[in-house]
Amino acid sequence: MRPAMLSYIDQVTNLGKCLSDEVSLSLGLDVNYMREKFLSPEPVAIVRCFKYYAPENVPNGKPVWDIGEHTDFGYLTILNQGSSGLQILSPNNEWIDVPAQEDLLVCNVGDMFDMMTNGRFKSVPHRVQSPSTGSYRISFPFFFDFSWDATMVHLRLDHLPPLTQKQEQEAKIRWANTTFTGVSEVWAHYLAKKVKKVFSDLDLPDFEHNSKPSTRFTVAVNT
Ligand SMILES: O=C(O)CCC(=O)C(=O)O
Ligand SMILES: [Fe+2]
Repeated sequence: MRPAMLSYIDQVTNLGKCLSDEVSLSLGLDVNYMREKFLSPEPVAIVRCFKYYAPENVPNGKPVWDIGEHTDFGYLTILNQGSSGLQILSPNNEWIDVPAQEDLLVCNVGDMFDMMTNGRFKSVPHRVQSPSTGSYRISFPFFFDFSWDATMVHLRLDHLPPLTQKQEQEAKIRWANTTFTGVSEVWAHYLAKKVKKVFSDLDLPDFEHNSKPSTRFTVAVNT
């Protein structure tokens, strides 16, 4: 399992870097902009491996949610899902199923990148429905995030047409509901805050800024 996961992490990390080149171009920036400014010396990658089981008691056949409505917090989430269950909130405020296909990865934008692009890239609410009786669901969200030491800033996008008033209002509502307020600190600061919030019972080491390449697998975390 470990070699397969390490290979998967390397490949999806490369994919995230290639997507970042497209993101840079789509914002009218140099192709290397995201890589150089936010992903160097290397992006932070957090992979979760989920196996969702069918709930034992389903109240009146109502849908049960394994993960309730939320937005992701960072830059890009690259999701590999073994079967359907994921839903996203469409621009018309309707929940729609995201199809699961073997050759399809889903990419979500996180809150921080939404704020950094002043709402050009949207962090979209999503949720996961529990599998039906007798089945299970496997999924691997890959949180492809900024490098530990990258300083979060609002991108200079004056060359792009301004958002409409409606888009601006919607963006402000999105940002009011995120974990982070402000875009100014290094990424490690936000990440530490988020991890401590989600895993409050973890005994975490002190997070320090580290401009050296990976310390992958060298930090022990007591659970
Ligand atoms: O399991 C999934 O399909 C999505 C998981 C998710 O949204 C998350 O971990 O943030
Ligand atoms: Fe998510």
